[in-house]
Amino acid sequence: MTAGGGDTRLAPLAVTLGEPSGVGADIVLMLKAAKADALPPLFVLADPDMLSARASRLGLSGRIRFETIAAPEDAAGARPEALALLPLENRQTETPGTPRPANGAGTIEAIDRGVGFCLDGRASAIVTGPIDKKALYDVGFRHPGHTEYLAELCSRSGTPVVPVMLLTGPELSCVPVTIHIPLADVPAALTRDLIVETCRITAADYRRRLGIAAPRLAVAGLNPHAGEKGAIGEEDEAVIRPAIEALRAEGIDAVGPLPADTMFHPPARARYDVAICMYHDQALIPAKTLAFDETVNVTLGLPIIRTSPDHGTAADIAGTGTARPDSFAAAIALAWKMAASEAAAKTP
Ligand SMILES: NC(=O)C1=CN([C@@H]2O[C@H](COP(=O)(O)OP(=O)(O)OC[C@H]3O[C@@H](n4cnc5c(N)ncnc54)[C@H](O)[C@@H]3O)[C@@H](O)[C@H]2O)C=CC1
Ligand SMILES: NCC(=O)COP(=O)(O)O
Repeated sequence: MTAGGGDTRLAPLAVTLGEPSGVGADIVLMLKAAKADALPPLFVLADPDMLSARASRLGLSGRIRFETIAAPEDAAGARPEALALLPLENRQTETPGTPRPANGAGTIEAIDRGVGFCLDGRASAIVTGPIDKKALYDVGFRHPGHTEYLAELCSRSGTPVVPVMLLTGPELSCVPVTIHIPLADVPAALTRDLIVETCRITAADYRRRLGIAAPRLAVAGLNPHAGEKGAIGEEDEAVIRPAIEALRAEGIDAVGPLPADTMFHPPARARYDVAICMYHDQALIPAKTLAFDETVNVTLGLPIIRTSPDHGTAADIAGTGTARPDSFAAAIALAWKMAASEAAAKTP
């Protein structure tokens, strides 16, 4: 075991900073400064000059030592009080609050290399800092977000991967079935097959990586009052209920469709492990309202483990030292726990 309680048999975590004009660098540096050697083994994929400029801006230069490494394996030899840093080939400049198109290549390189290390078994998991989606779209990035891009990277070896977004916190875990699409497109995108596949992946990853052998899924309706028996919209009865019946027939503990307005209060939450929601904000509003600082974004369905803080780039406070690193800390801790749980399951 390491000083941080880490299991030295596991490969280190690969950490990306996300958008350089956001708080990704701040929260990594602040967490390292606060926790020193109490973190699991990890390394950061970053431009060294950009990261040290942000450390200097935050007044943390004297408290954090960087140790440049050439490969993930070298992270194990880094001093526990130092932050292991694997330099990017693409350079990035430090411009808090203002995205620069020239920084986009480095942001994408960090994700690509972090995923590659996970697929090769040289990193246990990837923990991603938030990206500015519009800034990346402007330089040609063609994926709605990390979730979809990670699936594309993991599918390149031939087996197609369907990604599922999970937001998990101390009081609520929920999955949006449709993710980064306009609200107007949601009804057409919701199909029985998509709901069934999302729930199957969720149940399987809960069993395999999150330590719940028989997860209880609560499936939300789409319309007010879950459609009021078809009087307020037809998707609940025509699409969602048949999906739940199919899931139950194969032994998955799914109930619903439940009216979304009454499924998030404490006694209702006690009846399930994960809420399956029909669109992004139906899931993320309750998750972030209940525990903005502790909720973690996990991508299920991948051959690798990926976690991320629940928040975005917070460019309005980047470089000010006021960003809270708690959700990022929770993302690190959960990635390590999932990696340990997966390794234990593989051990004969
Ligand atoms: N995993 C990812 O890559 C994610 C990326 N985003 C992206 O982030 C960008 C900004 O999104 P917004 O909707 O503005 O959400 P946001 O989470 O960046 O900011 C919303 C508000 O919360 C505050 N905030 C966020 N994180 C904080 C922290 N750690 N400590 C203290 N205050 C914090 C911000 O200052 C802001 O006032 C968008 O481009 C979005 O696509 C959003 C969510 C996740
Ligand atoms: N609102 C959640 C979010 O945008 C996370 O996106 P991703 O980049 O993790 O796919």
